[in-house]
Amino acid sequence: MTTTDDTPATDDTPADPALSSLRRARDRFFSGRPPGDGVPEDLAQAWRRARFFGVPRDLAAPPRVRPPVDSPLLAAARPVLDRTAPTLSSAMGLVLVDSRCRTLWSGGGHYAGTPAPDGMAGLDLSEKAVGHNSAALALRTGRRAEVHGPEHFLDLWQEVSAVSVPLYEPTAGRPAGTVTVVAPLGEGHTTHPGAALAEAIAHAIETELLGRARPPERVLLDAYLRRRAEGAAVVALDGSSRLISPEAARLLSHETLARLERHATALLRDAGAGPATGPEEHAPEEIAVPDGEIPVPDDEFAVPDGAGLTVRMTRLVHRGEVIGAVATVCTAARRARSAERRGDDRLPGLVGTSRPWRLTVSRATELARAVEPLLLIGEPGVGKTALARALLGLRGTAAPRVIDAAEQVPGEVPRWCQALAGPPESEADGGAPPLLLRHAERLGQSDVAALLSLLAERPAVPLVATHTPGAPTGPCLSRLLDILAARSVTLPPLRERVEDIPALLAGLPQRPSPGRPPLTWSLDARRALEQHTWPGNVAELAQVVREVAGRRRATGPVRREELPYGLRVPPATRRLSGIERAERTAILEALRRHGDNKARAAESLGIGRATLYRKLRAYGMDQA
Ligand SMILES: Nc1ncnc2c1ncn2[C@@H]1O[C@H](COP(=O)(O)OP(=O)(O)OP(=O)(O)O)[C@@H](O)[C@H]1O
Repeated sequence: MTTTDDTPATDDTPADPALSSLRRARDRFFSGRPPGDGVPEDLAQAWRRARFFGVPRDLAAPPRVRPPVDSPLLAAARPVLDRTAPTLSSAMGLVLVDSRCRTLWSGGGHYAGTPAPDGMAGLDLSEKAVGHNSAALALRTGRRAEVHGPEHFLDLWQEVSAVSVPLYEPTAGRPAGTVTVVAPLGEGHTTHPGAALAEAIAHAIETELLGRARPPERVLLDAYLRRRAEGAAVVALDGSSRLISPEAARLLSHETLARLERHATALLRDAGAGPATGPEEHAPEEIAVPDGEIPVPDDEFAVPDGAGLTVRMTRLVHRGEVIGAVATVCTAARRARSAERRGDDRLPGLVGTSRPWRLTVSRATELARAVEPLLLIGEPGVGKTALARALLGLRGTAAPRVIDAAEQVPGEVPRWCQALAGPPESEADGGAPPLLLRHAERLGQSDVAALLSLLAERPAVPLVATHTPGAPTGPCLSRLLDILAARSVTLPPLRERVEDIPALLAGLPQRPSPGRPPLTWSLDARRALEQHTWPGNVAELAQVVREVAGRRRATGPVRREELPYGLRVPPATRRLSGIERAERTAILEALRRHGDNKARAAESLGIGRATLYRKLRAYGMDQA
């Protein structure tokens, strides 16, 4: 009879009068009459529930549902079930269901009358779908349950007996599913012949689940130990406690540790802001975050505790939740060593894996090995300064002196040249930091002269200069650029490496409004960004990211319509003349400058609003 493990089992067999009378009671129930006094009330109620749910007694097979993907229960149970199933007699079957009574696995003999065992995954064994059965009963009561032949609601299972044992999640203590042993309806048993087996299997599965379940603290500790085993100076933080390796404690100041703590707290808080909601909540390009260590956008930053010292943060994700962060301290020497070992062409703080970008970085890294001048050439905002800083960081020398020739501060360049003048072994040499000279095209005559005479005297000076071609150059500057040209690298414009845009979107600082999660981008918006020609290159992209993040109130991935006007208009559909191209660009620029306000854009262009609308239509920009 239907039993749970605190109900004493009776001595019923199929031949038992009690079983025969149960069959008669069931027939009476299905003919619309009361089942009679001999039927336990909870069984009669279960039959009534099934009828209320509309379960057809002659169901040929349980209905199919979508089985869960990547079920942790199945992952833990499979080795146990695979080991046990071959030892069963051919008449016995094993079934595993999850907490919603969906079959995850079946094996051994099969559940009489149901599809073959390999077709059992994804069947609905809930009461609502198939009526009274042992798996549903064990899940409902939380105890071992048996259901025999005529107690089942379905005709399909009149000749089988099943015993189900609930499985509990070891940490949360919630029912995770059941394991069921099915056997032909036998004779003369007091408990199901598979009860001991079901208990043993359940115990083995729960042991396996326990072995796999790691509390978040354990996950944090494991990540910390793993990094230490790799020889890294590491700090693992979960927002309330931190694990600091002795090397990290030696390298980092209290202020930096406090900064890391704040960074980790912010990561946990941003993650706690919850998943995106709204119409694009399940946008197809959104991918669930897998468990493990996930790089944080903008994940590597310099710390002031030593020259070339940086910290790289990764988020620690466990069961889909961010539970902490791991900060790895990198000295310049260690970074250079490991980059060399891996043949790596990435530099800290710089994003990009496209071929043009990697070629640029690897050539620049190669040239930067020697302490000699280096010239980085490229359009505005391509990342010349960022690359220069990263290269100088690799050398692990003192922080560079940064001079921007565009700012025209008189005397600075000659002063630095003077500090370096003289033979390399001079006293002064030890004290002069390397020079990062931005915008060489804007150097004044006297600065160029000072540099030329320094280079004539000492060709190997620690100078990294950036140059944006375009402006006319006088003979002196041309000479300087010619000398530096032998050791120069040209950075590719962003439009020639659009495949780096997704990584840049994730890596560029966003500064979202307080409490807002970091931005994600819809496919449509990304396409629009990839179609743009980016005259301002990465700096322009960074500006767009900041603008969108700053004014955004919606949730979910950023949509194309949220991009600034100039970016959401599709490229021109017809060939434009030179004048038309210039006019179109001017209009887009004006709209951009005035936050898409057409009245103000028209005013700044010196045209009326109606004219602006007409031109927008003419250039096919009115639909954006
Ligand atoms: N590969 C990159 N990865 C991450 N950020 C980048 C990258 N390239 C550039 N950036 C960012 O883009 C912005 C502009 O870069 P940077 O100032 O280095 O450009 P630039 O070529 O020196 O510009 P300009 O010639 O106008 O001075 C900076 O905020 C920089 O951090």
